[in-house]
Amino acid sequence: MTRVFITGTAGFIGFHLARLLLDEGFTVHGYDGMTDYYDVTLKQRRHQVLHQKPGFAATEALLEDEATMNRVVDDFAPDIIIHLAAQAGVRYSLEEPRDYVQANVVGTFNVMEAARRHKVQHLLMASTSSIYGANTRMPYGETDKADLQMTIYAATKKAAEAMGHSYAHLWDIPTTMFRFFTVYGPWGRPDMALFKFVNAMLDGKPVDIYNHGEMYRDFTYVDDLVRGIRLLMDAVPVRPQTAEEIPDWDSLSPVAPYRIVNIGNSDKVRLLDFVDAIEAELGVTAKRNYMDMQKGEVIATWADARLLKELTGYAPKTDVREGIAHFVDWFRDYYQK
Ligand SMILES: Cc1cn([C@H]2C[C@H](O)[C@@H](COP(=O)(O)OP(=O)(O)O[C@H]3O[C@H](C)C(=O)[C@H](O)[C@H]3O)O2)c(=O)[nH]c1=O
Repeated sequence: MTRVFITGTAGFIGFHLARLLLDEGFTVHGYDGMTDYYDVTLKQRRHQVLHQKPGFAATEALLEDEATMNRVVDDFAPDIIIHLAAQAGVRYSLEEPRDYVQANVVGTFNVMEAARRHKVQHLLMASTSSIYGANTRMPYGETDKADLQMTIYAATKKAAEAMGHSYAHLWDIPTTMFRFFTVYGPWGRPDMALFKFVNAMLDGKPVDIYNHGEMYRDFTYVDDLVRGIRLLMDAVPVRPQTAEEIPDWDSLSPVAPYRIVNIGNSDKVRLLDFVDAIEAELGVTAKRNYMDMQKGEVIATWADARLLKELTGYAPKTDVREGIAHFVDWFRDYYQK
């Protein structure tokens, strides 16, 4: 059975992806630094769930720990590497920018080196819709020029895309980069809006609403997202013979087996409507603390999801109300609220 090395398996998306692959019979080795950016107990609980499934083993180490990374990858000898671990989060990158450079640039480089040494069949790595930064043309397409990052978080992810392209070109490593759009769902991250809002509302505390709610996000349900990743594992990029053979909707590089793929719901939701939907689901009226626009935030994200559809036949589809309901079920059960 195919052997998949996944970084970030104690994280939100890595956990869901590993669970899906283990249920399909893949052998998975997880790798996670268990950093204390948010509640480490939540990360440990995710790993506990994965350890109950046959075919899972994990190493706890940082991406920056090159020796451990190489030893683990040497021992496991993966067919596929999926790199999801990162220092994530838009706002924290204003407080601790160095963490982003270390994890997302140095750490990603270590993963790429491991992929090169092992000649993996496919390297898949996470990027973010945040790299579209100050772009105004919507929906965001993978072939759009995207040079206007507004945070060091987005900038380190853009750097990872560029590094990935160079290694795909130099060493013929088939590489797919995902640009994720505001992923949410059960087992979600405590620093993100849905978790913070639900938690505060159930405790009767105020919720901070940036830019007075006039923001838009292409909220993407986590099950849809990992389904997209699963299908892209089989869509291995092939270096084209000529640039002319690349269709205009494809982001395939003319000089490398490399492409970038948006994974988003392709549905722009207004932040105020998102809060309304949470209130409706909880049966609680939020204490709304309307705030001005925050530094580094982008007003809107919206994915052009055509490329994912062309490559896999799949399009994320979960309505935000349905996804919120699943999150609230999990949250109430997990925290006994
Ligand atoms: C935490 C918080 C957020 N917001 C607003 C800001 C956004 O318009 C919206 C969603 O915020 P959230 O933090 O859930 O997601 P993004 O800021 O889009 O960033 C997320 O999606 C991208 C793709 C990643 O790459 C990031 O890693 C990930 O954190 O709610 C508030 O109004 N108040 C709050 O307290």
